[in-house]
Amino acid sequence: MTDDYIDSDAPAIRVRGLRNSFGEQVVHDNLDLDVGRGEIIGVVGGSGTGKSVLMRAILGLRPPQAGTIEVLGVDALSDRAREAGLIERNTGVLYQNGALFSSLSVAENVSVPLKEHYPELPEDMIHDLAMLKIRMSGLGEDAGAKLPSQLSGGMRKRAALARALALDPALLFLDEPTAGLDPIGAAAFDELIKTLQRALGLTVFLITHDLDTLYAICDRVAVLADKRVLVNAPLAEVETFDHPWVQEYFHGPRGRAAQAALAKEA
Ligand SMILES: Nc1ncnc2c1ncn2[C@@H]1O[C@H](COP(=O)(O)OP(=O)(O)OP(=O)(O)O)[C@@H](O)[C@H]1O
Repeated sequence: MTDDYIDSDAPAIRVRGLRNSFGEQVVHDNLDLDVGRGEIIGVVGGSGTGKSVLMRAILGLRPPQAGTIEVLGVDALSDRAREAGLIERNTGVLYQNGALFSSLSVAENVSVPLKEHYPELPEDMIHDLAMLKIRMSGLGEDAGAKLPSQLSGGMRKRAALARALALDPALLFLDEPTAGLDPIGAAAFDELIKTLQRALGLTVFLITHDLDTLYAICDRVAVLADKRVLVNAPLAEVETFDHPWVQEYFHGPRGRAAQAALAKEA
């Protein structure tokens, strides 16, 4: 943790009365969300329910029309938080498409946030830190010199994860991290997230459509529907929640398959 004024006992995320709209279209209305320290929360919901918009609001990338957002005990919408880059410095984000700079090597990509936030660090130290994050993300030393286009889809995700971890964030945001990966690659990525979360004490906000991911690594699940967080609870409780989308999602064919796979592992 790099900032004195961040409260290490405060919840990781606390959202109250959030309203987000685009013109006439209201995406969130009176939305509340609590995320405790050190948990992996899976955020699910139908397409267009506003999972990514919620993530961007929490990150301070788009001011909401109403509501309050606290991240690590800090008012994320305050001028002080924004001016000091507080949220940016204490969070890491893995965007849906990886969002790596295509003309930079993997090591250079991971170095970008380090150079931006710690310009006084010597070049060789930045490189060493970048290589450490690359190894932590399960890539070999040789990946550092490669361009994103020279990596497989799964390796690109790991490179993007390395960049998300560059600043030793307390909070990690992952937007559909296993989308586009084959089932074995997806399971390995889930395992990596869980291992890093345990080792580093991270709080993880994980947007996903992947039921296997929910069952494998999430402590809690928040369901977005009807413009708000319908339920935010451990998986077993969410599964029984009486709402058509929840029932279809967890008890439709894909939900049953994920539950069966989990039962087989146990
Ligand atoms: N910049 C924008 N301008 C206008 N509308 C937007 C903008 N960003 C998002 N929206 C709208 O807000 C709604 C929620 O979008 P969002 O991307 O958060 O959905 P999502 O739950 O993440 O969906 P998916 O699961 O398909 O990724 C959508 O109807 C989308 O069209």
